[in-house]
Amino acid sequence: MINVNNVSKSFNKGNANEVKALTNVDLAINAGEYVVVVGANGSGKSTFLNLIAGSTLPTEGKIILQNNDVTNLKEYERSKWISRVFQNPLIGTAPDLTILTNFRLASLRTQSKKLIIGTDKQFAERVKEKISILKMGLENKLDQPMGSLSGGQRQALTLLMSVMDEAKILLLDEPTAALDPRSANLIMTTADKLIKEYGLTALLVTHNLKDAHTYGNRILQFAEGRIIRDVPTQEKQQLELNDLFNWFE
Ligand SMILES: Nc1ncnc2c1ncn2[C@@H]1O[C@H](COP(=O)(O)OP(=O)(O)OP(=O)(O)O)[C@@H](O)[C@H]1O
Repeated sequence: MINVNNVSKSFNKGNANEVKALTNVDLAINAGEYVVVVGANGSGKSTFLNLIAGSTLPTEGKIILQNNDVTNLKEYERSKWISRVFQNPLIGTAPDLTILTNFRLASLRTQSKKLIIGTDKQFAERVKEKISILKMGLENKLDQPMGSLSGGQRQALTLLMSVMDEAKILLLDEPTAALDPRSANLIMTTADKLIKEYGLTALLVTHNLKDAHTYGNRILQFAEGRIIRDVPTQEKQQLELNDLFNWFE
């Protein structure tokens, strides 16, 4: 599903301030895997996600998505494979537009034919039905501006919009970092549910080791631009939360 073939990434290559953000990262992620990525600040986690998304290009190596070599494709050219949720709930939605209009825009952006086809009324009904999964009562507020919602509510809707399109890969880059514990928990459980329901392949970057322990079926630890641990499903299930804390000592 995702192949990262011997990828390295340097910033400011050849200059005195060159940074080797990733060195020889080689990894295969199977369809349906939910991979959690942990590591200290600056260890290369976001760069790794950016390389998969195409927001930054590798200095060396190849990125293959569903057997397509996308190494030199730009971010928007990869959007049919990839959806992304960022740390900041304000990214990804337009605050002055209503919830419904935001969903309409998202469906146009991703060209999900399933959503575009049908009248406005049918579209609204579909969005309502989807939003009710969140159990936040937002299905009755479709005409409310996105900006009037809390960060947690906005992030939940962003997550939902991003999984409703055709993309099969979901990248979650610290999606709960800006949220209070209750909203964070809601986002994590919602993401988990949606990943299973839509059969997505997902990558979650997090500093929350409790979440890293609870969610996903594989865990990677990055250090200084390299993968230093790759723990598969069965081993991950046997990990204690304390084991994860010990990785950082
Ligand atoms: N655009 C850039 N220009 C120069 N250096 C960069 C750039 N982006 C990242 N880096 C450097 O690459 C290294 C890896 O950064 P990255 O953001 O991938 O780490 P991270 O593990 O996501 O960190 P954090 O947990 O703090 O978000 C760091 O040394 C960082 O300073």
